[in-house]
Amino acid sequence: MTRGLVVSGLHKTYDNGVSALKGVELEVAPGLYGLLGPNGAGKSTLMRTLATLQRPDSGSIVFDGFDALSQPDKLRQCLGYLPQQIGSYPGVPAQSLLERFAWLKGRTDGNLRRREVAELLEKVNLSDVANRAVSEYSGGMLRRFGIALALIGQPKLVIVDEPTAGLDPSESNRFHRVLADIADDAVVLLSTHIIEDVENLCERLSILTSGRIVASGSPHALTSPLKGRLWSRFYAKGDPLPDSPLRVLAHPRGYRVICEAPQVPGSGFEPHQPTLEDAYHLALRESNSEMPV
Ligand SMILES: Nc1ncnc2c1ncn2[C@@H]1O[C@H](COP(=O)(O)OP(=O)(O)OP(=O)(O)O)[C@@H](O)[C@H]1O
Repeated sequence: MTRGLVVSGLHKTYDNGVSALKGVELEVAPGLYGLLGPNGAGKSTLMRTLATLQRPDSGSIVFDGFDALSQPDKLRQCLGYLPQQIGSYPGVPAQSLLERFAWLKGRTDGNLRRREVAELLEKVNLSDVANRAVSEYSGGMLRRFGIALALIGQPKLVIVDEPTAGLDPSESNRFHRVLADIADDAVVLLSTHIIEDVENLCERLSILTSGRIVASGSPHALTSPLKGRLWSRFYAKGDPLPDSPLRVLAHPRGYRVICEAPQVPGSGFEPHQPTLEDAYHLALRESNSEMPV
């Protein structure tokens, strides 16, 4: 069993002056860990840095007790990485490509390698099209192929960036089951915009915005402080909306508005049961109001 991942004081400023990571702190035990954040928060920068594809300006990354920044090859040996974009390899069938990558990961025994590849293809539902060129795969098939690629060699650290983008609901369920399976004895870091996926799958999560972690904990720990503080009300199209609502949800005949307040904020409001999405929006709002101007 791995001892987990500890990230401290991670900073990264790109050549164009954008500070994508501003002192990220993260402690991740084995299991499924969610990373949520808006567009441009720094999630992919963090994922690429953890996957040793780029170096931070400062900070440390310790995985399973060893320093991953000074021993990137050691980390790569136990890493499975599913990036946002998967490259395509003209003309090469999925099975051959997976076998080549398995060989690169040290699977030199041909029988073991073929068995592992067959199991992975089965896991991601690509056995029937294993001999088709990856470059001819649909977007969803390519995504599933990427998942198989990331799982070669039974990685102990699995980093997945927007894993279910482009998957239909049943494939996305299948993928969630695969992730939950491997999370039994690996650290699985799941970066996504889909809050519901994190709420259903992850025991713990962090919220990243503007290069900083602004909240961490279990979905329950993040939502329970909001109990009794959230209120919702329906507004018809054209009705004036209240000041600074937490969220405004579209509705066929108008809007459902969710407000945060210690007491009922006005007539027509009813108590609203907090969800992780509410906690996410509140964490972003509070971090915005604390940002130096
Ligand atoms: N190679 C790069 N060169 C310069 N700036 C970059 C580079 N990559 C990312 N950035 C900038 O760094 C910030 C963080 O980007 P990043 O892609 O890490 O965010 P993200 O949370 O993954 O966003 P999204 O959810 O939209 O994918 C953004 O302002 C982005 O424009």
